[in-house]
Amino acid sequence: MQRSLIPVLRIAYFGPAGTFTEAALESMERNGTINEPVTRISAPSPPAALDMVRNGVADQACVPIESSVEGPVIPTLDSLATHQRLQIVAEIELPITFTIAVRPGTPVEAIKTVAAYPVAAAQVAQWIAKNLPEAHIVAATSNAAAADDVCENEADAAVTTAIAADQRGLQRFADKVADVEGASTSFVLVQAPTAPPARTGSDRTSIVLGLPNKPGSLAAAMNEFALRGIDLTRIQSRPTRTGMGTYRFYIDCRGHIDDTAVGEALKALHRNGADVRYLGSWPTTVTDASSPPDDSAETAWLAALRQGEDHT
Ligand SMILES: O=C(O)C(=O)C[C@]1(C(=O)O)C=C[C@@H](O)C=C1
Repeated sequence: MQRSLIPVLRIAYFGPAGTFTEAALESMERNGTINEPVTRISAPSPPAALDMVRNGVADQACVPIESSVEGPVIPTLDSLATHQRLQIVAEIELPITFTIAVRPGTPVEAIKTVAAYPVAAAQVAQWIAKNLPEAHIVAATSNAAAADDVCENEADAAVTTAIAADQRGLQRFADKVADVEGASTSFVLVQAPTAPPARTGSDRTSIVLGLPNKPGSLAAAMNEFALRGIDLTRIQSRPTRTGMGTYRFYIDCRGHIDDTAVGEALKALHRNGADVRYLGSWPTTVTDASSPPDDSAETAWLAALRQGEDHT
């Protein structure tokens, strides 16, 4: 009997099982962003998940990119800016609240150490200071790894996810813990360079810029977006690590590489000698800012002039 071979997408994610990143991946599978059968591969860090794509171990990777409380996820951005180029093809934003989990039966006075991923610890520091003032934080390698640390007796409590606590049979000491109400984190799906998903009219484009070290080069680069009415959604600088005072710039904007304004801005940056690493254009669910201006009327006007037609 011949077995049918169903293609399976291998997607690496920042794990182990039960992280918010896995929940983000699951949401993308459920909402149709990903519409093929998926094999999930756990990776120990966001850069490790991205390297799995570079090494051909995975077809795509799902990694956190920005927290509304803690800002950019630096390991993700640094990996995307260096090594072999990868491209972002989708994004999802999840509300973030944490669960404090313990081994069943642990009384509050026995909680002396709390395992937490540093990004998570920063989001619950006030809660811990108020509710577990005697406890020391011990670093975990992810939110789910913090739960593993409690299972392995390496800490008395974990700052983790509700799913990771349940999966491991831990007791939920407190749920919905967050110092900042309404916190969220956005996660991206990344793969080898590809034609970006089609323009939807509500898109985001991301680049990494290396600029010549001369006065005004950053201002000139920013101006390429400003004069075309393009709304920037991220400007982040990071050292290139090649010498003191040398930086690269992460720029995200509203719009798609197929929007005339965005395409023209990228061309101008390239023409002016910037090192432009394109990180992709993808549909965004965030609707709090404007799309680049629609220039179809001007395009028709110019075409009319070129044809020798009358114009107004
Ligand atoms: O996915 C997870 O659970 C993570 O540990 C990652 C991560 C992040 O790096 O931002 C995701 C969401 C929370 O903001 C805290 C941690």
